[in-house]
Amino acid sequence: MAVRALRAAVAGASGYAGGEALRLLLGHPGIEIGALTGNSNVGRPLGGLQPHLAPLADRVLEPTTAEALAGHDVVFLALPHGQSAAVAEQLGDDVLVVDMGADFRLKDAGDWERFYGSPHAGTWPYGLPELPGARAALAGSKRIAVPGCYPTAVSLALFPAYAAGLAEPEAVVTAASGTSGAGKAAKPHLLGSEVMGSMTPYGVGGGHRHTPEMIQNLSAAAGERITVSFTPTLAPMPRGILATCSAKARSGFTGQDVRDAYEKAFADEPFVRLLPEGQWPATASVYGSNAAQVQVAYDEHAGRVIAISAIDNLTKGTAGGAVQSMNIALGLPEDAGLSTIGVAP
Ligand SMILES: NC(=O)C1=CN([C@@H]2O[C@H](COP(=O)(O)OP(=O)(O)OC[C@H]3O[C@@H](n4cnc5c(N)ncnc54)[C@H](OP(=O)(O)O)[C@@H]3O)[C@@H](O)[C@H]2O)C=CC1
Ligand SMILES: CC(=O)N[C@@H](CCC(=O)OP(=O)(O)O)C(=O)O
Repeated sequence: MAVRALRAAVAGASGYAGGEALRLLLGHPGIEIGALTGNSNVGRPLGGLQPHLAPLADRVLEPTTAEALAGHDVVFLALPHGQSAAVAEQLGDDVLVVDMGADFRLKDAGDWERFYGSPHAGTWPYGLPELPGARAALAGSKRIAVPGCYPTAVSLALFPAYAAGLAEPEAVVTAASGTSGAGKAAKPHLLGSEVMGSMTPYGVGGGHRHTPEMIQNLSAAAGERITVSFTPTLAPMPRGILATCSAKARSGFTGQDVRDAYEKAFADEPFVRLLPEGQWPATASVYGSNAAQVQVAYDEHAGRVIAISAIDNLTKGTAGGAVQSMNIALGLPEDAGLSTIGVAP
């Protein structure tokens, strides 16, 4: 008996995250693409906005309304922060809503209000399946909050150390991101002439809105409050995040204990590869794939655990994580429509 494909709509189809979701969904064996919605580009064909999505070139963007999004099994929201809640509340409880924005990621309303400056909409099951307990929360869920791209990279790098009790509760993170992380809307600091051939930090001093999300994830893994000093950096590349994370090692552990904890954490993970000792994560190796590369080292001199991860911010960091979590929620094979194969050189 033929199995009916599930119908998925994408709101924010003209943006980077929506475009990446569509790229992956076009290759998904169980999904058929339904409505595509936008805002300023309503009425325009997708071919002029996402020219790499050839099979959808003639599809025209509709307004982001409950009517356009009705009648789908799955709705992906790839909208600016603060826009998802109003749309989601008009969708039935029987529809799987996968929010790639930030609206439902944080548990603490105070954190949300401090970092996003608006009332907290609520908390949905969190779409980072590799975290302890996450798959159980996602299975059968009708609402998914897809993590931010930096929290994905940082949580994958550090949660094994915290879950195993190897590290002191103060982490230091620097992470470089490709420019697509900032979205498609033109921004003066993201013009080619500003970005090419240069790297610069931003959100320095604890101000980046992804900081509370990292703290939430690492504290849950550790069972105690973890502080994170996070410094993001803009890198002259379109995609990719390289996160370099460290924390003071707790006494009594050896380098082998650290290695063992990471091998155990990722032994059965389809999308996270702990690299062999001596190899280092590279953004180019995960370009366009849902893979995360992780490496860990024990700096004996400084007494610190150093954990490094590389992801593609648009794939594992957004749309790939969204599809992976959707698969779990729907009981589909977790890797349906997803690849761990990068593009090189
Ligand atoms: N880029 C990334 O690496 C990541 C992005 N995300 C999240 O995904 C979401 C989308 O980001 P991204 O794709 O980068 O952003 P873009 O700026 O590239 O795209 C924004 C999309 O939202 C639509 N839109 C804008 N305003 C409204 C509105 N008021 N109502 C309905 N639709 C609207 C735009 O439509 P139109 O073009 O027609 O105006 C466009 O399709 C954000 O919440 C972001 O945080 C999450 C993780 C990583
Ligand atoms: C390079 C760059 O600007 N990156 C974005 C993060 C994008 C992302 O993952 O975040 P949200 O889903 O939370 O928007 C930033 O630092 O704001």
